[in-house]
Amino acid sequence: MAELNLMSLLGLSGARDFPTLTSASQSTSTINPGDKTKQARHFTTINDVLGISCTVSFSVVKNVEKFFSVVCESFSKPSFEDWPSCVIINGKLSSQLRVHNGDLVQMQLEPREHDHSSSIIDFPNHFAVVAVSDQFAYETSSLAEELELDSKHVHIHPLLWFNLKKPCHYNNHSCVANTKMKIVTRPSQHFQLKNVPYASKAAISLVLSPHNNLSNDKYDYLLKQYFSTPRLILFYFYWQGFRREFLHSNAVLIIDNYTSIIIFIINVFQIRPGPDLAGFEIQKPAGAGAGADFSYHFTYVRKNTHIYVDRRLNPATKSGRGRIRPDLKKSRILAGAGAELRCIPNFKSLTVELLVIIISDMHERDIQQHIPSSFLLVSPAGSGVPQLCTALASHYNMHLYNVNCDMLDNQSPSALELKLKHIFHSIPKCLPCLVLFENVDTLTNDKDGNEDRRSASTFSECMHELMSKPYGWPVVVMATTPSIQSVSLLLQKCFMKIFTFDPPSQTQRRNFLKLFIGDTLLSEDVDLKTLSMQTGGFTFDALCILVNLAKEQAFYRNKKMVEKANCALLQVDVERALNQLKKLNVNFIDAPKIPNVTWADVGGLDDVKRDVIDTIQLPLNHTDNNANKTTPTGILLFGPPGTGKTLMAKAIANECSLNFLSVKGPELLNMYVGQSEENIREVFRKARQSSPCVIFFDELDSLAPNRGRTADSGGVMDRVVSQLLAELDGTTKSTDLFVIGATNRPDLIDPALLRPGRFDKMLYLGVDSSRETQLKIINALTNKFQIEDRGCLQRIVDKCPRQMTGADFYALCSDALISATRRIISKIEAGQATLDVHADVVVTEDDFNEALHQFKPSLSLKELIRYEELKEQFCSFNKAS
Ligand SMILES: Nc1ncnc2c1ncn2[C@@H]1O[C@H](COP(=O)(O)OP(=O)(O)OP(=O)(O)O)[C@@H](O)[C@H]1O
Repeated sequence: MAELNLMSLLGLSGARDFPTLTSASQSTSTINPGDKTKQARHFTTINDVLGISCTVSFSVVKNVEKFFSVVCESFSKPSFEDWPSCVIINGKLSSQLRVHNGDLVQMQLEPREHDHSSSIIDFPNHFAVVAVSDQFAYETSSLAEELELDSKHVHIHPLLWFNLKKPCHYNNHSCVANTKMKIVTRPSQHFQLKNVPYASKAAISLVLSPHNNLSNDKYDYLLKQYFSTPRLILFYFYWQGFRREFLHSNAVLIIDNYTSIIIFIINVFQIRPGPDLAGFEIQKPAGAGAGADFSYHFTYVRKNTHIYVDRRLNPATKSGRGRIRPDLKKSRILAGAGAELRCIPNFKSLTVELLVIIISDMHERDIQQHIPSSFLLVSPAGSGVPQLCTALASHYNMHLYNVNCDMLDNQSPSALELKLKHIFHSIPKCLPCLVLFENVDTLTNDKDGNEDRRSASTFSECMHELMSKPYGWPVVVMATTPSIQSVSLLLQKCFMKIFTFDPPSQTQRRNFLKLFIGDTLLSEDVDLKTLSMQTGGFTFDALCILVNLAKEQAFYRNKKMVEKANCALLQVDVERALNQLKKLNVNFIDAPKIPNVTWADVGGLDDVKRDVIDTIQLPLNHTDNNANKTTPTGILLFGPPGTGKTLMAKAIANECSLNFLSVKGPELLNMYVGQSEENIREVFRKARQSSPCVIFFDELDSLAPNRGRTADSGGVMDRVVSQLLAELDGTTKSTDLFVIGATNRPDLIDPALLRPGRFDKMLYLGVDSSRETQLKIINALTNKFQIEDRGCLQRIVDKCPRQMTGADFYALCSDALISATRRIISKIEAGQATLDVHADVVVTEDDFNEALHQFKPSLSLKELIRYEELKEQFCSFNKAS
């Protein structure tokens, strides 16, 4: 034991008085100094004598410094420094509870009705010091408004809130809403702050952690700072923030400016009596659980307490249990783990379930037979892997050692090598440990992009060493990479198993949205199903940002509301947040969206529309009768160019509320070996990420020509077709992924693609020569135009050639619009009209006639006949299949 007398560091000045809070009604107590039993009884039997109990709403103080400086004004000096152990109540509640300043109360959060996790772990009990203040009685005061306070609530320090919560509630304040707290008072008048004795001697042990890596001097300095004022130390202190370790003891938390949280465990060996208390000695053996035999619940550690630094502790040993949750069976972990694991992203996905099983299995085994575990997680950025690891580490009471390989200094290979060695060297000091190497692929290449074998082999050696030693405590190493190709084989071999994270599906996105929205009220117009559909391609992080932005919008809208935690999210907030996010991140712009083309924009093609409704829309809308399982995977639209194949595919996506991912065949072809196949895989991956989604392959003939007939060297096209077939077969099982192909030449497409189960529905989009259909098309195209006389459209159509396609009509209409615009400009130039930017351009019959005069149809009659022949050939094929 390295004894270090901190007396010199802490200063040897005389004992400070107990901090006392004054109150007019505070009663004074007299205890016979010799009556040890009587005195002990006041502090021991916390549960045997029932005091007054009261359930209250509470709020967590946000601006801590300001708040307590204001509250301090109501108390006499010396000011009380233990605000983190304090509960601030108003005068009315204090008389109801019959408590005064400085009284001690027992506190516990009340489980909410819908909180299913509450049956698994009870909220911890905690003690707090009462401070009575009516400073915030005037809710309208600017101070109360600034501090977001009101007199209805009891106020607590964030640290106390932190200690009152369950492990799963660690991340934010959201659980405050609708949560109540029970305060139980003790009838004893001695259950007061002023009666708390102080310790004459305390041993301090630092809890080992990857983050506690300061020099001894720094620790001494922090302790000196911390104990420069008397500190109230609570026994039975449940410390839940520290990787879910329940330190059943008294612990001191010090938040350092530039490291994170440092925890010291204090073992008090002797408690010196207070002014009117008898001498009392308590031997507290090291180790957890011993606190249960303690007579006191509180003590002061202060300047003249003899403090020395004891050994460093492993938090797991402190729990007194070899394995963290020996009784937790695998099945329970997966079934009832909601308490903590509900925070895990993608929990429902197979990957995470596997991970959980593997890690829990590791804990089920005797630790001596511990199997080293190392996993490589292939996951796109923002998919929530750090949150997953945090939750797993929390669940299994392990330290989380997070290393972002991007941030490692790779100025020179030797510097990087040293850094890696240092990291691996420090892992055994903080067991049990879950080590997360984020972006491990950066170790594959140096800063100039050349292969860095030195770093990779150092990593591999260190991993080998780490995994081969029996430490007696579990070590789990996880590493992330956005793509497996970017990790060298040497690095890949370091890991036992490679997991690939699928992007969140629509249901998962919906679950994440629910998780992030938490207790915030949702107005009825917000439909999470639609929102999860609109957020195709969004990662875990993106969804979290989206919800936060929406909450921010709601906050600004309700700026004047007092209970901000309850301000409901409206559809308008969500929409604004969505737009804001899309502007912030261009990546989402690429993500498939629902197009805004409706059936009304498609003129004619009534047969095709009817077919589509029967084959896709009806089964999709009636999912309950399992009809969607019979929905065809793919539809092939074929016909002459410009007949509205793309338009029709977009309308299908819109009408069936599907995201639309458009791909032009040639775009996917690449000169590098294997890249074209990879591009196809990527398209399907992206579509699955945005499901429900429709992939539209335009010019399919160029992507999937007849195999064996193309003259490319190396059979690239054959491999592309095979890859496409494989992916199409994969989508057959998926009920929310559709494929639509478009081509002018179905005869050039590999027949394997037209087999049932692939593009099994072929729809011909041809040229309809009837005047009625042509009028429908021109009407659809001009429905946003300002036309002088809509009746003229019929006359125009009558003059049009019979073989005009939709695209021809589009060209005619835009020519007419250009002609109308030109006419107006010349009028302005001639001074006959004034420029009014807001005025619509009115198209006249003359404009159409002028456009028609110069018009030439894109299809010749000969070509049309050829397409009709193709129609005959393939529509009979359709029927046959
Ligand atoms: N039936 C229709 N109703 C309204 N507009 C149409 C129709 N058909 C085509 N159009 C117009 O023609 C334009 C081009 O059509 P689209 O791109 O859908 O044709 P396509 O058959 O996919 O052509 P390609 O085979 O050359 O790719 C559309 O943007 C639309 O404005």
